[in-house]
Amino acid sequence: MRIPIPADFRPVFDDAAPGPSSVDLSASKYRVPLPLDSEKGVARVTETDDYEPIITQVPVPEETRPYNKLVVCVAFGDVKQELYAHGVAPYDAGVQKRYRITQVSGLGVGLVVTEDHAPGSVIVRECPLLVMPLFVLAANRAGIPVPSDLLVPAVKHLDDNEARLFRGLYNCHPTRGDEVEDLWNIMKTNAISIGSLPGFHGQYTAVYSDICRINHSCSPNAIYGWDLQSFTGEVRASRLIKKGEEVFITYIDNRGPYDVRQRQLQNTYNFTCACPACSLSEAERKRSDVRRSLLSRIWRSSPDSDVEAWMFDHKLPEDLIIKRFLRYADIMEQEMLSDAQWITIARALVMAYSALREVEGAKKWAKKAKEASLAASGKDQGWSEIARAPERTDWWGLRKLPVIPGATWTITAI
Ligand SMILES: C[S@@+](CC[C@H](N)C(=O)[O-])C[C@H]1O[C@@H](n2cnc3c(N)ncnc32)[C@H](O)[C@@H]1O
Repeated sequence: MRIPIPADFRPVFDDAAPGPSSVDLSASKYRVPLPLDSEKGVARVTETDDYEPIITQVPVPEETRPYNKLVVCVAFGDVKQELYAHGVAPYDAGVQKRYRITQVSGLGVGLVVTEDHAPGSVIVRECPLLVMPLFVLAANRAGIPVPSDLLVPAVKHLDDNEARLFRGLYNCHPTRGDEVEDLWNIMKTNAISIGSLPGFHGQYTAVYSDICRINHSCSPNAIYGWDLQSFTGEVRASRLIKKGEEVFITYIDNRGPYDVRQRQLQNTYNFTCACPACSLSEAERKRSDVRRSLLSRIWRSSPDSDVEAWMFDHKLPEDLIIKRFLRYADIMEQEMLSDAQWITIARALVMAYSALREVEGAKKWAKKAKEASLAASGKDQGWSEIARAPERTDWWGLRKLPVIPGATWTITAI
């Protein structure tokens, strides 16, 4: 459901006269080189171009309290217009906080749930304080000069409470008494990806007051996600989190080996991770590295095509796919990984069991895919239907068909 923009909302477009709630930087066009490309994994923009950063605001309808605040963006290209045209508006959550932000031993401040959270349930849903293109942040990280007054007016644009929350966030870098540097360091310590925004092809990041208090684990119990339409970030439990337990998300690609994970966390966030996966004995850690590297293989390959090839190739063993993906499922359990990767594994198993007309196996793994989808996005992506009646999918019995040379087939949602 789209939440209407309040009648008194006036979007600040480029051609609008700057009012008290806008900062017009158009007089000083910044030539911001885009030196970072996707190969380095920091930004999706590859060309060098002129961009005009604009400090702007996203509309927030009155009725969406407690989100009745304006989000300040550093917007490029047509982001402002596109967001307005999309009608993005913070979710009318009526969210009851079932967590508290508190000191946790050894990790500074953290987020702890005050009630049990079942897998898939929302722990935090929150509008960002500030949104900024990733490449600007990445450029600053790489020591490439960024217009120094880019972040300062954006922070000045926050209301007093938001500015206090922003300035109070953790800073993992040394402070040298330089206010501008401190603001950038807070940004760098806390910014989380929100993918791309319409109107600009690069990636964006956001800083939140509560979500940014969540600490990292290489075996997290929650998943962070972003919803453009409601312009909110959300964190959902990916497994049961009991009252009093701390919530953890992952800051990095946690399929990497111990050394790589530690290096990334140290370089970007300045800490040594001592999560359960990083606290194993050396021998166990080596096994864990190998297990995680096996999992990485799935994402480098295309599991769907592997399963399809197996369905039609009767020379391959009957249990090939099931054995392989049950092994991956086993590794996920051993590594205490409860993230979205489960969807890929469960999906391959549903396909394989269905192709073999094994209804119980197909149902079991469709249920798992549903749980993983709910945990990742809050949507079941059709898996409930499949769990009820796997025989209605196009995968059903495919392995039992005679081979038709050159035949192609498609999977249709039911
Ligand atoms: C985004 S903040 C998270 C909230 C932070 N603990 C606070 O006090 O506000 C990131 C910082 O938290 C700390 N942190 C997060 N996860 C950690 C972990 N697993 N072990 C140690 N420190 C961690 C590090 O200092 C890191 O730079």
